[in-house]
Amino acid sequence: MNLRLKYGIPSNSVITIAGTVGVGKSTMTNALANSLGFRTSFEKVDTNPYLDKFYADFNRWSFHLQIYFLAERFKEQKRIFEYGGGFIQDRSIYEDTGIFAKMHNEKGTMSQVDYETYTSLFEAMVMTPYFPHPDLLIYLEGSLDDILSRIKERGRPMEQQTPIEYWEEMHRRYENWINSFNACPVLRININDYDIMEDESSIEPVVERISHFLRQTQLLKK
Ligand SMILES: Nc1ncnc2c1ncn2[C@@H]1O[C@H](COP(=O)(O)OP(=O)(O)O)[C@@H](O)[C@H]1O
Ligand SMILES: Nc1ncnc2c1ncn2[C@H]1C[C@H](O)[C@@H](COP(=O)(O)O)O1
Repeated sequence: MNLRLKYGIPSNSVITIAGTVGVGKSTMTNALANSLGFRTSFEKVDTNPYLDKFYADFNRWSFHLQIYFLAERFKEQKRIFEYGGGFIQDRSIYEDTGIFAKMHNEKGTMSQVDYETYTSLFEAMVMTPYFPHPDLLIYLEGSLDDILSRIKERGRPMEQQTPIEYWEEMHRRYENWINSFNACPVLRININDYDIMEDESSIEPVVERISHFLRQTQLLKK
């Protein structure tokens, strides 16, 4: 059944799924898109020409990788706009700067000059009145232990070889980042509150929460 009609979710909605690596964004993107009849916008990991190199040498490749992600996400944003919405997006553009670029700069694996070049480009492209922000950002949160088991279970070699401290640092930063994020409305969902791998129908309460939340934010806009 199309849950979009049942819960009155506007067909032009754009919902972005945020959260740390391995928390379950892609899985949630697929499940929501299927139940709402929406298109998906995914990060392409397998065809990313920098990702493996980046994990092998952060210093050398962090700037290249950020520029690549920014270009890819911006192109996706354009595609979503051209379709007139109706999308679930796997990871928001805001996490690139708010989490990744910032973390690499502060940890010394992205130089100050590269970071400033990147952030000025990001701000010129994204933080303008012309850039359409999503109607809703769903933030998936879970314990570090659960997330580390998911990264392990998924088994991407580059991530397995990365020290646990990297994922710990990212997990901590995500919590701080979401507490001050205000570019669009945020709905926080704990990964223990649904289990779409075992029980497909557990997506319905999530859709219900989205519907309720969107209605509230629309009312506030009026
Ligand atoms: N609700 C869930 N319950 C159990 N395992 C899950 C759930 N969602 C995702 N996973 C598993 O966790 C791993 C990471 O999920 P994924 O959706 O790829 O995360 P992300 O896109 O956030 O990196 C995958 O192996 C996936 O099968
Ligand atoms: N902006 C980014 N900088 C560095 N690494 C990034 C960025 N965006 C995504 N990544 C990495 C993290 C993961 O290894 C893959 C895919 O992310 P996932 O959270 O599993 O969808 O890309």
